[in-house]
Parts: sequence; C-alpha cells; structure tokens
Amino acid sequence: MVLQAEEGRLIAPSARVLVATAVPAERDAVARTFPGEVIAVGVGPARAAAGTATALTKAPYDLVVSAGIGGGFAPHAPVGTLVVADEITAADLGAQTPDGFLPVTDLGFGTVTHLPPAALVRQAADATGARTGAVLTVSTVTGTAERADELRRRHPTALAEAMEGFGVAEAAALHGVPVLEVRAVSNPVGPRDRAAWRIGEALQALAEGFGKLAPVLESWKTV
Ligand SMILES: O=C(O)c1cccc(C(=O)CC[C@H]2O[C@@H](n3cnc4c(=O)[nH]cnc43)[C@H](O)[C@@H]2O)c1
Repeated sequence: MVLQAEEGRLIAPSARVLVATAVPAERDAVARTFPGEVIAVGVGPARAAAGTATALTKAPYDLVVSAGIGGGFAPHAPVGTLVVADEITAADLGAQTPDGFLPVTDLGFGTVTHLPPAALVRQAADATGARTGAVLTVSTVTGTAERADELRRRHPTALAEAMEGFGVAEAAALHGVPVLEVRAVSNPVGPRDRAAWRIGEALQALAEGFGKLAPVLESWKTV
C-alpha cells in the first residue's frame, strides 16, 4: 500500500469508491453526505451493469456500491429502514417450469448471487444501524402479495428488493472489484400502491446513512 505524508505523519490513502444509483434523485441524496464519486446509471440491472462497467473502464476503484431506495419485506424492513446486503441475488434470472422457478445456475449458466465482503457488511451495519440481509434484484417490481410471498419463500433471508444491485455486482465482478449494496426502504414489497411510496423519507435515510458510512467506505481496503 502506498502511504501519503500529511503533517509529518504517514496515512493510508482513501479507498477509491464508486457509488452507483439508478436515478439522479438518489445520486444527489448520496452526494449530500458522501464526498466520493456518485453516478446515476439508470433503472434496471442491464442499465446498471452497462453504466457501472463503463465507469470501471475509465478509472480504477477499490470498491463499488449499489445504492438507492428499495422495497422492504415486512415485517423486518419497514419504510425508512436502511438495509446493507450480505447477499445480492438476482431473483428472476432463470426459467419458469411447471414445478416452479429454476435459477439460471440450475440451468448450467452463470451466477445469481454475489457476496459483499463480510467484514465490510458488518462495519457498514455497525456504523449506520442498518439491518443486514439479502437484497434481491428484480426486473419487475413486485406488485402482488402472492409474488411477495413467493420471493419470501424462495429467499427467506431477504430484507429488500430493488432493480440494480445484481447488475452493478456483475460489472464489479468482471473488473475484479468488491461490491456492496445499500438500500433505504421507500415502500413495502407487496400489492402495488405507488402513491404510498415514501420517497422523501427514504432519500433522507439514504443521505443520513451515507454520512455515517463515508468513513467506513473510505478506509476500507482489501489488503
Ligand atoms: O419520483 C421520484 O421523485 C423518485 C425519486 C427517487 C427514486 C425514484 C424511483 O422511482 C427509483 C426507482 C428505483 O427504486 C428502486 N425500488 C424502489 N422500490 C422498489 C420496489 O418495491 N421493488 C423494486 N425496486 C424498487 C428500484 O431500484 C428502482 O430503480 C423516484
């Protein structure tokens, strides 16, 4: 590790951290309290993967963070809760069969889960008071109680769902960079009620969370 001199002391340089959100409102909420690089890559796993991969080809990073608002699974992740993913799982990447859903890995392809570094997950949760659990990536926002129950059954540790984490994680993995996902809950996962989404409350929780997370992220190193 290269050390920098500051006022006669040797200090480790800050980790280079890239935070990827879906939309500009999320980017601006994170940027209010986090001084590192924050980009809005678009909604959904494909845009997230493409945008993150493009950023990673332009500059080196030590860590990539997928961040934004998300749906929370009741009763463990109510609106306003901050969730740090200990597992980032693509919940709808696979095949439907008469006997149920098969993840793409059961078909002999790719991966459906990325694991953020456990020590970083713990430090992030300790610093922010966030809950830790699986964050699911979906291409279709859950809109019925039946679908929410199916996801709960298939992913018993899931706390939240969103639409970008797995795409960000795939891009990070291709570049050999560790990944983290942080979500502030704006709505319950379940029957669609867009008017009930508490976006302002979630963006505030996201900003406050990143203020507490900043020293953890900046001091985090794999070596
Ligand atoms: O309308 C606004 O002002 C506004 C401000 C910030 C964000 C939004 C979004 O619509 C963000 C979409 C983004 O949110 C994630 N999300 C939120 N809830 C869920 C959910 O229940 N299931 C899946 N994804 C959810 C998702 O990552 C979207 O990209 C609007």
